[in-house]
Amino acid sequence: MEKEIHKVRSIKGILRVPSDKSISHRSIILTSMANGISTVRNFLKAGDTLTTVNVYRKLGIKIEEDKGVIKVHGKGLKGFKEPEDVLDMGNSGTTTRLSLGVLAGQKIFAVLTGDESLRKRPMKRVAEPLRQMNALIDGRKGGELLPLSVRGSDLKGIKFFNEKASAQVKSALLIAGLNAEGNTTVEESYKSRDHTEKMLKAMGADIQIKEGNIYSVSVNRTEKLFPVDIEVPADPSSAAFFAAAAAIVPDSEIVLKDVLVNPTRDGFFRKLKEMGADIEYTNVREKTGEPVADIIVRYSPYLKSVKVSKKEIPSMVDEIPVLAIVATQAEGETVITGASELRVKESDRIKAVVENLKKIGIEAVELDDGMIIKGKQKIKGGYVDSFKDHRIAMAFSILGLIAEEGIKIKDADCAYISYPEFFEHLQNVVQK
Ligand SMILES: O=C(O)C1=C[C@@H](OP(=O)(O)O)[C@@H](O)[C@H](O)C1
Ligand SMILES: C=C(OP(=O)(O)O)C(=O)O
Repeated sequence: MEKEIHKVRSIKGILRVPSDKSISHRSIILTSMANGISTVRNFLKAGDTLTTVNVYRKLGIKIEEDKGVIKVHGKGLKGFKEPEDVLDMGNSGTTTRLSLGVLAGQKIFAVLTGDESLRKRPMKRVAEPLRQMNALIDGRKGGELLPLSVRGSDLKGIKFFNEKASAQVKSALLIAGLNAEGNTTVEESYKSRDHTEKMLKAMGADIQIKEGNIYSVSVNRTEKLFPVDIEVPADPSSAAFFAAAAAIVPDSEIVLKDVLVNPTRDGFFRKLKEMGADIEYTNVREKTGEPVADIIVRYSPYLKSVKVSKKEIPSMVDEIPVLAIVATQAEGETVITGASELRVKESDRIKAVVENLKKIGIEAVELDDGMIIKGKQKIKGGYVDSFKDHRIAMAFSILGLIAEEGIKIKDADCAYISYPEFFEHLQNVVQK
């Protein structure tokens, strides 16, 4: 489906964007390993997280909904049923990689596949360290690409340095570590999102965390996990699109309610502030162990360019496309480096952003590990491709709001992967 977004007068309103995707995935995957029933309030119902629900049902976990509350009937650390068919991971890297960690220590056999995009994404980053733990994983290109098979085995703990600062790799190893002999430790120079370790700790897992120059998280073999009650806050990665819109569309003001502001996730908002945006956290509070805030963003006529470097990427990894959109309106050149991970997301996001910008006449340069965006550009508009990547579709929709002739986006319906109500919400806050 194509979508055309036109120039608007302003953005105004109060919005609660959908719930956090990362926490929603974990609220099914981790609780399915508990002994007993966990509850999840405000679970994200979107393409990727519904994939997780389907997969865990096929693994024998009862997941039901009662008056808007999800109940997950956990069957213990090794309680999964052998699936009768291939497990379809759809478009979701998180479901795939975390599940490899789950399946490696079970007594069952499973085959995992996914859609055209997911079948191109690298899996050895998880398969390789899991093999060091004695996991039996095989697949295309020696275990790099889906379809992958996993035959559960007796695991042993390892120490692993998480070079790519990937939360999916860290999470897979910690989950496998629950069922592994001895200790499993993951270290990282740049701390990636920490929802897995936080949630596992709340469930009674034997987790130790050391903050410092090197962040380190360890888990010992765990006998059992307790069920938990989780309330999922709004997703900062989804809120980022509306924050960006309010910052670049004249005369705008938006209140984004209930947003997760965990420091491993809110790098985009900090960057926006550094660019000179009028942005404020109010009503900061805690919700099931995670910090949340209402974020107010107002139009900012004097945005300036910024540098984004490798150490800053993990806390804003999914927000780089929309940051590039904001950068087109800032004074000077924004330089983003250390972001080569963007090349292996749902699309090659470096290429997708730069190609689309150039296509509509905006100056941008593709770097091996990032991009340079020239600021203060007049946006005429035109036709761009989402490359069937939800973040690209939504980022270019935001640019459409200031485009003289509007922006038409190919395959924009992929927004449903993380934000099914995106275009409806956009409609509700624009002033024409
Ligand atoms: O753990 C998670 O929930 C995620 C981790 C990140 O991926 P990497 O682990 O590949 O950096 C992120 O891009 C993805 O959207 C969700
Ligand atoms: C990269 C993303 O997700 P995943 O890796 O789970 O497909 C994303 O949502 O931007």
